[in-house]
Amino acid sequence: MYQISLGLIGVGTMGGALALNLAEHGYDLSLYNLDPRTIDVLIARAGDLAPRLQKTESVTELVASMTPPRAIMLLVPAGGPVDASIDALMPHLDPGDTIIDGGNSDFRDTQARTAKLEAAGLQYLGVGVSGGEDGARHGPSMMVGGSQQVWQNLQSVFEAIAADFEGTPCVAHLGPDGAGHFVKTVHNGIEYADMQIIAEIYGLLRDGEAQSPGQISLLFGRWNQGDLNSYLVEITAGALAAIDPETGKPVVDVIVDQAGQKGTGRWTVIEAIRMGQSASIIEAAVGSRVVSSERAVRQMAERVLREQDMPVVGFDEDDLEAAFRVARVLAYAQGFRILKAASDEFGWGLDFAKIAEIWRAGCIIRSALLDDISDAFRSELPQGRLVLSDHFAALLKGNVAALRRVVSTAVLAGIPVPALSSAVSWYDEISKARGTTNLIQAQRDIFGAHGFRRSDKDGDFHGLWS
Ligand SMILES: NC(=O)C1=CN([C@@H]2O[C@H](COP(=O)(O)OP(=O)(O)OC[C@H]3O[C@@H](n4cnc5c(N)ncnc54)[C@H](OP(=O)(O)O)[C@@H]3O)[C@@H](O)[C@H]2O)C=CC1
Ligand SMILES: O=C(CO)[C@H](O)[C@H](O)COP(=O)(O)O
Repeated sequence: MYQISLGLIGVGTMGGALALNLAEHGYDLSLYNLDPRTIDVLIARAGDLAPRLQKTESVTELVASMTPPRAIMLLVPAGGPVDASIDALMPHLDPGDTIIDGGNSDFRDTQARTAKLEAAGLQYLGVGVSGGEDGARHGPSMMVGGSQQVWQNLQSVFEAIAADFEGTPCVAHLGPDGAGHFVKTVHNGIEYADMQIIAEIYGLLRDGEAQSPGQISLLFGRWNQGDLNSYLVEITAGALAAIDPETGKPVVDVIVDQAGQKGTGRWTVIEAIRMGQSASIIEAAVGSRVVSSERAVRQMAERVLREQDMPVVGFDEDDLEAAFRVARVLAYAQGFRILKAASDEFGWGLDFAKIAEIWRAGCIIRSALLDDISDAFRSELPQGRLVLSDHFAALLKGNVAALRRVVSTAVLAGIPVPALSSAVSWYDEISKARGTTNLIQAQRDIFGAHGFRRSDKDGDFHGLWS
């Protein structure tokens, strides 16, 4: 039997929770953190699990406290801290030892690091971990990239600590080197889009109908009982219901409207565009966070640019629910197209049904929708497109009119709906047999002699432009 000794560097939000999860499943592990006091705090609150956690004061001591073969997991910020941790570890490791990066790393970094470690006789896994602190503690969804052999060595550990969906662990080996981190990146892109769609619906009710957070919370709570059931809808209902103890106001009313972002949403869009894929709904979500950060500009522009008498509007709740349903499906569809493009480009052979299945528990985008997505991928997809499956085609066709009503009312009232409007535009574009790029081809031929194809005969042609 393959006996592996476990270690962990970075005992922060995710690392601390994963350490307790591993300990709870019977694993002893050595811990190292830049600030050693963090480990003391973790061990102090670990209760019965404390004897399984060994504090070390340096990377050298961490490695010495373990017996080969070792597997050391990094839960440190993406970028420089991952490289610094690898560089500190490498001189002390033995051939066959494994470093696992469980952070949100750029998949290209993971590819380069895998090559570097393998050249040194070491092994590397890039693992996307989703579920936040609670998921890490009680069962995250994990997307593993790396060699089949390394995965097999560690599979039982991952399966022990993963979320469980009806008896199946929410972890899978998805492909080599950067495949796991790429899938996690797109997972986060979908997360951005879903969060943005939810925030826009909140905005429509707040600014269009002057509804209170408490009222809007009840609506999301009701939706969470139906087909829109998801972790993000659930926490939205909770967030909107929460009261700030200092002021007695709803917490959301005291939170500044500027969203942070660490990079995964932006990377999703960059990679999508690089591969010639549309990520317009995800891009709208990333762009919205960027605009949100320019608070002073928005405050001035409201005075300078806004028309004075915008109409008061109302939204039908069923329309909002249907609009959400359509936009969410389209955002997932864009995400899975990006995964398909990357799988083709890098030869990963991604299993899309499996990806949907390991997202059904533990992760931030877990939702009832993922069952339908998995079913669609397990059957024959017309043109390989999720939106053309019988189930999703019927869903989209049956609900899109509501999305049109919501978006057009919002536009007339001046309430921003970048993700919802991107969704309806993308829907219209992908479902229109005759587009307008014939004119773009004419323009390109006029200014650059780029040529065009004709609809009535084969070949490349130029126009006789005067
Ligand atoms: N929070 C979340 O919901 C999720 C986060 N992630 C990803 O997991 C990773 C960790 O995130 P999270 O736990 O939230 O972050 P935290 O900020 O809570 O913890 C970061 C940890 O990394 C350590 N650290 C920081 N810089 C360095 C460095 N240069 N070298 C070594 N260690 C360093 C910190 O040490 P010290 O305590 O001394 O500062 C701390 O232990 C990130 O890549 C993040 O994107 C993934 C999924 C969900
Ligand atoms: O990976 C995650 C959830 O799945 C992390 O929470 C991540 O930090 C979210 O991204 P951002 O900070 O950019 O909103």
